[in-house]
Amino acid sequence: MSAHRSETIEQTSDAQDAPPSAATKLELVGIGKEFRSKRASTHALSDINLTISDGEFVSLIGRSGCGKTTLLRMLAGLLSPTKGEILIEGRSLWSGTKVDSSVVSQLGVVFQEANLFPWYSVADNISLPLRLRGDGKQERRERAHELAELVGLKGFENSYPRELSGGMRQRVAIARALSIRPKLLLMDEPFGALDALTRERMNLELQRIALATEATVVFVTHDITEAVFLGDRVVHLTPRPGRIRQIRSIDFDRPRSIDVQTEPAFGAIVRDLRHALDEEE
Ligand SMILES: Nc1ncnc2c1ncn2[C@@H]1O[C@H](COP(=O)(O)OP(=O)(O)OP(=O)(O)O)[C@@H](O)[C@H]1O
Repeated sequence: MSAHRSETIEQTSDAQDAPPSAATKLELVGIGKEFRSKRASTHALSDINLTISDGEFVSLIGRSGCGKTTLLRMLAGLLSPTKGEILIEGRSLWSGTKVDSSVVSQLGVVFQEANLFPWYSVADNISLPLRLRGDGKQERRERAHELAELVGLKGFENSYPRELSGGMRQRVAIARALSIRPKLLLMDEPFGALDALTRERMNLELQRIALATEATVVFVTHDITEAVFLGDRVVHLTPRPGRIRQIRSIDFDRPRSIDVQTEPAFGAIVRDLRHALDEEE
C-alpha cells in the first residue's frame, strides 16, 4: 500500500476542478440554492462546479450547515436547484422545478437511516425497487440473493429487519439501492449512526462493493478519516453560502486496507483537511 500523490485544488469561481480523465458521469454547473420563505431567505449553496468521472468515488465534507445534504438531495431529484444545471451522463436532471423521472429512476440513494419495511424480509426489502418497476418474481429473487451475497448477508435473506444489527440494516439499504444497477450511488452519512468498529468494517465493505460494481459514488460524511479512506477525491464545502473551498485528490492504491490510515501521508491529508475546517470556526 503506498501513497504517491495528493494534490489540492483551491477552488475559485473561475478555477474549477480538474477535467475528468474517464467518461463524465455527473456534472454540476454553477449550482446555487436559496431557500425562501415569507420570513427568511437562506442562501444554502452558491456557484458549485464539479465534474465526476465514471466509477469515481467522491466524498463531500464540510461543517454542519454548509449544504452537503442540500446538494445530495438536488442530485437525488428531491430538491430543485435555484441556479445552474445538473447533468447525469449528459442529460439534464432538472428543468426548472421539474425533474426528469427517467434519470431519477436510475439513481441509488442511501440515507443515515436504513428505512426498511419491517414487515418485509431482507430479500423483499432489497428487491422492492425491482417490484415497483414491475420485474418478475424469479428475477427479483435471483437479484436479491446475488445482492445479499455482495453485501455480506448471505443466509439472512429470509430474516426481518428487527432481527438485524444496525450495520446489517445499512447493508440491506445499500443492497436495495444497488438493486436497479444505478448509474450513480448517492449516500448521505450512511454510517453516521453506527459504532466506530462497525463503521470501519462498513467502510471496507463499501469500498469492496464500489470496486466490484464499478459504481460512481457521491458520499456525504462528517468524518474526515472516512472521507479520505473512501474517496478518490474529497470535496470540502465551506458554509454561508456553501461553496467548494478545495478538492483534494487521494491517490492511495486500491483496495485500501485500514492500515493505510496509519501511513504518514494519510495522516497528513486528514490533518490538513481538519485544519481547513477548524479555520472556519
Ligand atoms: N428546507 C429548508 N428550508 C430552509 N432552509 C433549509 C432547508 N434545508 C436546509 N436549509 C438550510 O440550508 C443550509 C444547508 O443545510 P444542509 O442540511 O444542506 O447542511 P449540511 O451540510 O447537510 O448540514 P449537516 O452536516 O448538519 O447535516 C442550512 O443553513 C440549513 O438551515
